[in-house]
Amino acid sequence: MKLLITRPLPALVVDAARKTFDVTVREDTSVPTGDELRSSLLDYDVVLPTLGDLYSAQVFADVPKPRAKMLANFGVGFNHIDVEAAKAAGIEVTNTPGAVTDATADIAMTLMLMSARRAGEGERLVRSGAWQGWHPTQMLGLHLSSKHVGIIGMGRIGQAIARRCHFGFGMRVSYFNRSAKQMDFPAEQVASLTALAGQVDVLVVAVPGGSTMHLVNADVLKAMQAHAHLINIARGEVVEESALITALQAGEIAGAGLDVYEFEPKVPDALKAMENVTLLPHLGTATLEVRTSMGLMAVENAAAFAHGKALPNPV
Ligand SMILES: NC(=O)C1=CN([C@@H]2O[C@H](COP(=O)(O)OP(=O)(O)OC[C@H]3O[C@@H](n4cnc5c(N)ncnc54)[C@H](O)[C@@H]3O)[C@@H](O)[C@H]2O)C=CC1
Ligand SMILES: O=C(O)C(=O)CO
Repeated sequence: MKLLITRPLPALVVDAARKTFDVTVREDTSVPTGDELRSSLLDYDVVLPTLGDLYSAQVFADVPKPRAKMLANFGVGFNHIDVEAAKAAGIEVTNTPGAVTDATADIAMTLMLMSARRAGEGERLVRSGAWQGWHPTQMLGLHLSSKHVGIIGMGRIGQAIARRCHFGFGMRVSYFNRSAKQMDFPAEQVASLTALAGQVDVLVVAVPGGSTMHLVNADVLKAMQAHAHLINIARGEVVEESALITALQAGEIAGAGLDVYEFEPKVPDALKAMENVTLLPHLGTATLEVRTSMGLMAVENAAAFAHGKALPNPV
């Protein structure tokens, strides 16, 4: 069977794929064009795509008789694939849950600390040469210990963030989620997102993209306290970026820490201009170990398909 990997991946992953497949690696780090996506469905039995590879309903409609029977996605988020359209075209979709959880929760904590403790601003001050030395009222931030965190989307990553907040920082944890979650530490479900936003010192976005578009809108941001910070490690589209800019400019919230953007990789100049905004380039899973685990998981899904076995991680 022929397998297309749409971006360069760690060598170990490509070697593992070669045990089962005749592998082609697209040696380009950019997002594939529509033509490339259509060709991938025509020329390969299995495709190993990743976030940004926009397999829309239109792409499937453009290829009425696809050779491809499976998309083994590299990543847990699959909002770039129209799964219903894929299934209607006879194409299975899998993802890589779990492999990404701890690393992404770690980046949420990085952003929480950077935003609350003004770390980006401080680093820029030192690099600029303008730092005049320590004094008792210099660059005072928000002390995270014992504060109240609100988590939107209490799934694998949301729970890993909650765990870090509770056990690491002694924080009170509340969450907004479709269903109640049983944790081994106190975590209170709040039925209304604006009510949650109004209570907490830090609000963290950890829901999948897709149907959650603009879940965090002007109303949610207005409900937040002026000293509170918004952290988004999920998908950019979950937060209405223009409303976030307005809220930050109006001082309705104290800061934001972002790993993802509504029109990635475009980051609005207005966000870049604000000292109280921490901007990371979608680093959630960016370690060699984690990217290797994700790749091996995607290959395992693809190989199960090739061998006619049950798919380990169907979407
Ligand atoms: N920044 C990064 O590099 C990364 C970002 N992600 C993003 O994080 C997302 C979450 O990943 P996991 O925790 O593994 O997913 P998950 O499926 O375990 O958790 C998602 C949670 O959100 C809840 N949820 C979904 N829609 C909701 C809604 N409308 N309202 C309230 N709750 C809702 C679900 O019930 C579930 O508990 C991924 O879909 C992906 O988009 C994942 C990995 C890395
Ligand atoms: O897994 C995902 O969904 C990502 O965003 C990248 O790791």
